[in-house]
Amino acid sequence: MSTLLTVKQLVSQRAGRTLFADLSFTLQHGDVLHIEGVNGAGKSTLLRALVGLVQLQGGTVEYHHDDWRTQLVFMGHKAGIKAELTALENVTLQARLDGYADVDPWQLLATVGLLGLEDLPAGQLSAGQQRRIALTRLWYSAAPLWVLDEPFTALDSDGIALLQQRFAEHTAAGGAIIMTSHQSLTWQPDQLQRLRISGDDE
Ligand SMILES: Nc1ncnc2c1ncn2[C@@H]1O[C@H](COP(=O)(O)OP(=O)(O)OP(=O)(O)O)[C@@H](O)[C@H]1O
Repeated sequence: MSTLLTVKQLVSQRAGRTLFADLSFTLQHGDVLHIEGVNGAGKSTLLRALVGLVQLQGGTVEYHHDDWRTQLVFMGHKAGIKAELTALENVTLQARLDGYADVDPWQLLATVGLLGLEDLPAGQLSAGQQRRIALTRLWYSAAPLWVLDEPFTALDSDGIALLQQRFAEHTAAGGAIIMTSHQSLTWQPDQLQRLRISGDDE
């Protein structure tokens, strides 16, 4: 499998505290990189730096693709959906904004178990149901790299199993995942890397 991403000697300092230093890894197609660490360790900071949303104090992030922004899906720890739009409208809009106007939103809602709730404003759905709306991206995107901040947040055990099943399909097809999660995976990826951020004061 070929290399997607090479990260060398990243350094992050916030308010005089070193979150991480000399942080390096290489990501191949098919890899799952599970980033661990206590609250405030710097996991979200690292993910946001990898996708170009945060500038770090040192190091390099090299994507082995000229048009790398089109090659990834980034999902932050918030669901990021529009509360006033219905579930159906959210899924439709999200797919269009991502450049997948032809996907069937009904099929996506069925996949994530939201049929019957399609006409409710998303703001009236539970946190886990809102998360399921956001996660539909992972069923239509063709991007090989998924960068996911706490993707299991608010999901019940069925939702976690469904998502891990999707992860398995993605990596089996050569996709890669960088994710944070406070919970252990119940699925054992073939190519699992673990990275623990411990900071300078642990
Ligand atoms: N925009 C910012 N400006 C200054 N400090 C920040 C900013 N964002 C985060 N920090 C600080 O950086 C540290 C790391 O935050 P980060 O969100 O990366 O942690 P995390 O490991 O993802 O934590 P959690 O497990 O709670 O989600 C925290 O101490 C936080 O206060």
